[in-house]
Amino acid sequence: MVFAREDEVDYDRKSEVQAFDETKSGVKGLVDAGVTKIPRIFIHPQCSLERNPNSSKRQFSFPVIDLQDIHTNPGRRKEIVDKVRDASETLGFFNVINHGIPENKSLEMIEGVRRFFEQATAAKKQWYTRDITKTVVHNSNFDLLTSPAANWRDSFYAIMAPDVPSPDELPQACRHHQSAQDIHYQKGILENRSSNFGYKGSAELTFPIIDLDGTHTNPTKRREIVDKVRDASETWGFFQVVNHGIPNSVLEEMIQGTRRFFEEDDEVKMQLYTRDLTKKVIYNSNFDLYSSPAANWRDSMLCVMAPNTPSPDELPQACREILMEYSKEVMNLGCLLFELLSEGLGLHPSYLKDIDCTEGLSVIFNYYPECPQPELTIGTTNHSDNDFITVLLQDQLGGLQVMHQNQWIDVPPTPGALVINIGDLLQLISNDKYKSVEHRVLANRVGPRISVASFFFTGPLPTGKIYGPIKDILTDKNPPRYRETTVKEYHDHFCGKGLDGTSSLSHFKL
Ligand SMILES: O=C(O)CCC(=O)C(=O)O
Ligand SMILES: [Fe+2]
Repeated sequence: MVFAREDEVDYDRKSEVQAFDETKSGVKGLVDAGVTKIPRIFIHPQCSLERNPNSSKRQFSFPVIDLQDIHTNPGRRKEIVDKVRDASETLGFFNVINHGIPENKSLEMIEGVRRFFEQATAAKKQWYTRDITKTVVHNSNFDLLTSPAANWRDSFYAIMAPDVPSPDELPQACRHHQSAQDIHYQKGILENRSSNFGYKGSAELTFPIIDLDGTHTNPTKRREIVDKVRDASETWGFFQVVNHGIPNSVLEEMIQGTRRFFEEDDEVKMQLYTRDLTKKVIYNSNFDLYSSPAANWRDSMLCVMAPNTPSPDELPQACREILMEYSKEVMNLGCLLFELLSEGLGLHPSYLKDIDCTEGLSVIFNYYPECPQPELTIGTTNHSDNDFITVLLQDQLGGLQVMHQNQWIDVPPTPGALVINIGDLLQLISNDKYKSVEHRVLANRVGPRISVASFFFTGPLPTGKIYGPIKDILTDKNPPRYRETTVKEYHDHFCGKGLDGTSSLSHFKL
């Protein structure tokens, strides 16, 4: 359809409004169709667009009210009431912090809205209506037919009270917050459908989170942190770290860069689609497609970042700059983690680095699209990683689970945190002191889930270095449990077998 542009004088506003409404694809539809000039129905009288009609030089600071302790401290409550009253009387607006809504829920709400608007128009259209008696109303400009000029926005609203709608009355894209409870619920379904998934019921266990603040500056703190890292590596094989030194903006941009890559046109991605493991950039779906018993509901891209860091133009354009920056940061963090892990084994801090645990770094980007039948498949089959350690960045959707005390435990998405896990090769060289633990990712009706897993190991590269249980920690009571191997031999065995739910370590057991 053709819309009148701003410079066209005579036009039939009513029929244009109607034509726009009939597309049911909103302002987003116009942008998707590539408009470069806005249709006339969106042009407002200049006087209503003045940026600051009574411009004054006064610096205004917008009120921010801290609700901390409002329920527990009567003195604080009185102060807060005063601030709320003042702001309400003067500006009529204020921000609140410490309001009790967890940050991950707010972020996921924003993501859910994005998912709703960015789904295919055909899927959104079912909600497009001007019938305001409906529980969910999606349209562009609720007042399109009556206002003098349209607004550059699309909306949907859902009436959530007094009658709370059932989840299936709400758009799938943002119906659930993927809280631990939702995932447990989903696990219950998996359990009912297939015993292969082996879920044993919900657990009260909380996933370890370690604050790295002070590692470099405070020796007492460092000792405490080493203890925590050792305990978590011995019992869970997994932990999250915060205050790890990588700025939030870098983490967020890495997730966005991953999304940009996977959401690019097929022709662009296709150029990188390969099963040739000697390449530095490998994009495909299911690295083990030909060897595993069932495929996973995910696509991945691998970039080998060390040794021999690629030049930026060897990397996909959608995420090249952020990947260079992110992998440098991850390498620094990895060096710190290997120090802490060395100390946890009673070894010199540089021990694991000196035997080249930080020589190789492969970054794997995972994209788990929404799945129409998540009860029949899985995002990533249960497996343990075939490296020394993995540093995992996950978005806010959730779905990663770790096997702990015979139960699947959710790894809660924590804004700003990174998930660290011990890989098979570190279990092998630590002679089973540190555990490489099984984990998996559930498929989900909501998507995409995005994760970036950085593997410390040299993968298929023939380095010739031999790894066996570290001699310095062996004793008569702690004899070697594994034969020596190379990273390449281990990697080839792992990939040859594919993700089939069994461990590769047993193959190397003495
Ligand atoms: O996507 C995730 O959270 C985990 C992926 C994973 O386990 C892996 O790539 O080895
Ligand atoms: Fe993994």
